[in-house]
Amino acid sequence: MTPNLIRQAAVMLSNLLEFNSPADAKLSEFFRNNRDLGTKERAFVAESVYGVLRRLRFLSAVTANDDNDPDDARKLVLAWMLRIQGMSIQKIESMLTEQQIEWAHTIKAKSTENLPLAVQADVRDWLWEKLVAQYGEKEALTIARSMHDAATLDLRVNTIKGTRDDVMAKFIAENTSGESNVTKTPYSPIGLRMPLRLNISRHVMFTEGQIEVQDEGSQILAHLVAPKRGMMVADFCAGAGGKTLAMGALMRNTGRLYAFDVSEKRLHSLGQRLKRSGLSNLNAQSISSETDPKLKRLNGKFDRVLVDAPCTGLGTLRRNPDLKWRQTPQDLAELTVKQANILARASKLTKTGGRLIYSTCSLLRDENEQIAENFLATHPDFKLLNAAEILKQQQINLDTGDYLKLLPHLHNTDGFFAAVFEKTDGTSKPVKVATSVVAVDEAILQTASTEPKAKKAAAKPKVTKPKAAKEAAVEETLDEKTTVNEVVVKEKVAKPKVVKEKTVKEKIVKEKVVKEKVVKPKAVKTKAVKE
Ligand SMILES: C[S@@+](CC[C@H](N)C(=O)[O-])C[C@H]1O[C@@H](n2cnc3c(N)ncnc32)[C@H](O)[C@@H]1O
Repeated sequence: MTPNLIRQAAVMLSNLLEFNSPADAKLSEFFRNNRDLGTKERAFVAESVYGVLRRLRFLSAVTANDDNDPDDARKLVLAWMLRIQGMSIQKIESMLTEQQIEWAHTIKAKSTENLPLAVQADVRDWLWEKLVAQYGEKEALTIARSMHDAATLDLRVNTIKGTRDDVMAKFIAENTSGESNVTKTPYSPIGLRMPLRLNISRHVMFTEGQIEVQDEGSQILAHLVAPKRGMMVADFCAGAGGKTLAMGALMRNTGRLYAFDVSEKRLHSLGQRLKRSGLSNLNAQSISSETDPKLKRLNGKFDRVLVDAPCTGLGTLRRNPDLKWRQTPQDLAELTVKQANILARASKLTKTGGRLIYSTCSLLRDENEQIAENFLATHPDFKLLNAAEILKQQQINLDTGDYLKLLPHLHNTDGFFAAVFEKTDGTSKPVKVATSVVAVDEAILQTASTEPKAKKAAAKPKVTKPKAAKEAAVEETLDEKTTVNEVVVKEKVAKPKVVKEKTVKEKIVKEKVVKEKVVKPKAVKTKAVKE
């Protein structure tokens, strides 16, 4: 530990606290511009800034000292070391002035028991209120706290190229210290859980396509889709293809797998991963929006259609803690309109007897159950299937009811939601639900307009990015389920190609209505972070 290292972390953190693009992208750029940093130094910078982002509201409260300067990035890093990492003052004393040592003692001793629950949960007030309304105070706190830890590093074994047992045996054989360095994921039959610090992207099994980095939750989702040999399968929001490739492997490289997305950049990344995967049944197509005319000829052709919809990503806060400070009720309202529109359009691709799977990595009912219920209410030719039963048929014992609902504190995965619908011949009766599509939007807009005014603390960061760019940036973050460690590693391996992203003009039928109703919150001016 050196003063310079803490300074580097503080510089990086003050940049991240602007919240104008995804943290992982900024961190990658920082490492590209600071190539002299060694592996351990990179790890410290990455861990400390992500650590602060996970506990930003709590640490802001702890460091709000006499001169009321909660945005001081260096103080936040030091407070993270002292309060979250439990480091002794003795260990850093040599780097501090007498006055700073006194400050460190105050930080160590500060009582935090009586902090408001939203601060202890480390989320914004609007999100806390939503979580409490949905899960109750106790579970909401447990869920939010489970997001304070780093995510696991999970691998998916590419069963086209090897078995889980073989890959596991190779990892164990490599382990020189003799202790077990790899375990099987409890639910996914093709997953392995690795030690966090492992450098996977340079591993020969990775470069040869035997393994992919993928959260166990995503692997379970691919099994929930249950694509079979010879089927016609569409991945409507394929992104960089995490689930596409998993489904391709489950199809044993037979049948036809279509990957659609509005982002050419993400489909390009899918192409890179495809080369390693050994799959040859994939057809990736960029679409202008969910209403792209080229989709028309594919109506009614698919056995399986997966809609892994763009969402707030609030289930991935262990990996993307910046999202909890960047997402707003307005974003949520706009996303739910988008999700409903994409799901409705994608459903047309499903053939009678085929299945439509809607999924998000969000924890919020607005993006999950509400979308599913509204879809059923407006699409009488679809019925809901029981997710637990489908998983059982795939030898996965995981019963979360009709819907698949994964939560970090229960399943040690990212938070995921999925609903499986079967297309019937259209004679089934519509399912009665309490709310209509309009009611959902109204409810969210209500939240948007009643969001409490911003306070000065860093937990109310300013958002300076224009909407379109911000949205693309959020989706970018969600696409890559990158761990902090991977960011560190990736930067040492290769300079990624910069691909210019096409501007996507999306026609969202109800967007105009939503915009008119949303009361825009006042812009939050965050105090410049002192270095
Ligand atoms: C949650 S991400 C998908 C992640 C991906 N399935 C995976 O497993 O890696 C959502 C994706 O939806 C895409 N998207 C956004 N709007 C879309 C639309 N109208 N039609 C199709 N895809 C869309 C985004 O570009 C983004 O890649």
